[in-house]
Amino acid sequence: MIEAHGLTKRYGSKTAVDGISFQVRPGRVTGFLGPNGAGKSTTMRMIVGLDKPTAGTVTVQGKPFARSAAPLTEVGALLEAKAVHPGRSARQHLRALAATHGIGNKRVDEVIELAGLAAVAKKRVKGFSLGMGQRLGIAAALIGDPHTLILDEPVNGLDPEGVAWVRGLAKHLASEGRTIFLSSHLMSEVAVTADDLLVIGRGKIVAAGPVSEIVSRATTTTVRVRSPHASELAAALSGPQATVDAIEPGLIEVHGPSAAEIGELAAASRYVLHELTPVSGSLEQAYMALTSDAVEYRSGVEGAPAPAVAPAGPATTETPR
Ligand SMILES: Nc1ncnc2c1ncn2[C@@H]1O[C@H](COP(=O)(O)OP(=O)(O)OP(=O)(O)O)[C@@H](O)[C@H]1O
Repeated sequence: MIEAHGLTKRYGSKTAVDGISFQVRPGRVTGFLGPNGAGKSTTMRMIVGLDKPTAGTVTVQGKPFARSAAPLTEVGALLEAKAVHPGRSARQHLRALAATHGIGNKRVDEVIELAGLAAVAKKRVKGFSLGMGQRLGIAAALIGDPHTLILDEPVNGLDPEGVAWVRGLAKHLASEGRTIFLSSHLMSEVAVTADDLLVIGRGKIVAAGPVSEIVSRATTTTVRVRSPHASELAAALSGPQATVDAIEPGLIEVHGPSAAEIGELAAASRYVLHELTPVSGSLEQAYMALTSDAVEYRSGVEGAPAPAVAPAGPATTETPR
């Protein structure tokens, strides 16, 4: 369990993390999302004691992590700017790290295998691709078999096999009861990996809770209706509670009423339905809606379409228990 209370970090006049309180639960994968500069890395650095909070506290298993006697066996972290001696091989690097914690070479070989580094374990790290460097960083995070894993953009630079590996690894470690906290900008990947989300914007939490709850709260469900009576149905449905888009002859998309309500109305009017499909909002749509006010570095593509999403529901500042 990771717990933060009023966690704050200021760099001069810049408030990177602004009094946030949250819990990251064991046995689950928690995705940490937010626009560039939102404060994700700073928060992660404070969790592992690499940055000192200006105010507030953050604990891992009930105590500030910096005070831990055996850090690598308690928390494994993949953070940017990993200090790896470029002249060393991957195996030498991991052995040196393991030695600082009395961890044997057997575990080093295990994590090399686990991270898919066996073929390059003897190569100097300076020749590593971005993806191999990520795998080495993840291997280092795993070396102490920690109960808490903090991964800052772990799939950055990984090939599809590597992305799938991180996904499987995160889910497996969480199923063993460990706490897995990972940041990513890849919404599609977070959607299939994370159980819970913590969404941050301009240093403040804009949403926290199970992925499905956040997505359904921040997006609307559309219902696709295919019927020979589509235009009659559209006329019957249209009103203050519903908007209807005609997609093609015989196909409409209805926003507002549920699939059940549309089905009831069609039955009452004896309209035949060929399709009645609720289409849920995506995590990407929810993320865009939640963070639209919090994007500091926005690309200026003229005419880029705005995301078709509903306004965000009320933000929560605590993960609901
Ligand atoms: N050492 C530092 N000195 C001054 N400002 C800093 C420092 N570290 C971070 N910041 C600022 O704090 C804010 C939060 O940065 P942080 O790296 O935590 O964001 P992030 O959410 O991890 O972003 P990204 O998705 O781009 O990695 C940014 O405005 C950043 O410029």
